[in-house]
Amino acid sequence: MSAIALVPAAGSGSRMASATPKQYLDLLGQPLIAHTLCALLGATRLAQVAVVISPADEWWESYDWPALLGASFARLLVLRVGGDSRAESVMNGLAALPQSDAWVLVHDAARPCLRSQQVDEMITQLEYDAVGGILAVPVADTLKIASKEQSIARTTPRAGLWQAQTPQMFRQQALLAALQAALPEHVADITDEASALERLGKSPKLIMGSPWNLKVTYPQDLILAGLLLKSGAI
Ligand SMILES: Nc1ccn([C@@H]2O[C@H](COP(=O)(O)OP(=O)(O)OP(=O)(O)O)[C@@H](O)[C@H]2O)c(=O)n1
Ligand SMILES: C[C@](O)(CO)[C@H](O)COP(=O)(O)O
Repeated sequence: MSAIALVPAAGSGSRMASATPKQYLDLLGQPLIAHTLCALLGATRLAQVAVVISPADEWWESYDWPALLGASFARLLVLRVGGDSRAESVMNGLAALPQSDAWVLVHDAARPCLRSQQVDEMITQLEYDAVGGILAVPVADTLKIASKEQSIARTTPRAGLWQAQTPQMFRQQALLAALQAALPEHVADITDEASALERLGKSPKLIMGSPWNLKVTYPQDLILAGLLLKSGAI
């Protein structure tokens, strides 16, 4: 069974409000993305990790990646094919890889607190599945629907609601075809890989993730990621 990771890392990090894209911001003395890549390269069941950066990326080449990643650097592939949206970056990355029916685990560069062991466990849980699946966590808070005035219109039941995380694991050709069918027309709706498969009537599995696998989106998330990684709890 062959599995590879694909890491979309071509975003600008607009919500982080930093001149440097968030994947290159300092996290415990290393660029944030180095933590993400180390976690993936530490997964024994992943044969290769492919990272998708923007064709205009000015940062990647400024780092000594063999020094940051050690011997596992040999399993890293860099694809300068990022697009205008996350979905487009993933689609371009899939198209740039040698075509096969391998499992592909798409993981956000912006989720640096992933555990390698969770990646291996996910592959074991899904490798014989007909569709694939994603890491996710059940919603823990009470959910409110807001009115235009930002007051509460109503409370919506949270039973059965999960927050999607990454990795999201699908067969390379099935995911590529699903993204090609959805883009560019439905780009706003395709905020993760599963949503492209769902449009075709598929029902990906929900695999229990961890609240520690947070996405660095706002400045406070970077602080939290640093505290989590430093704590040794991950
Ligand atoms: N055109 C894009 C947009 C996003 N991403 C990647 O998708 C992941 C998740 O996206 P998000 O957190 O939304 O990142 P940004 O788009 O960079 O952030 P923002 O939406 O705040 O601008 C990130 O690793 C990001 O680099 C990408 O590869 N190509
Ligand atoms: C794919 C994702 O990480 C699932 O939670 C997330 O949707 C990506 O971030 P974005 O802000 O929606 O681009």
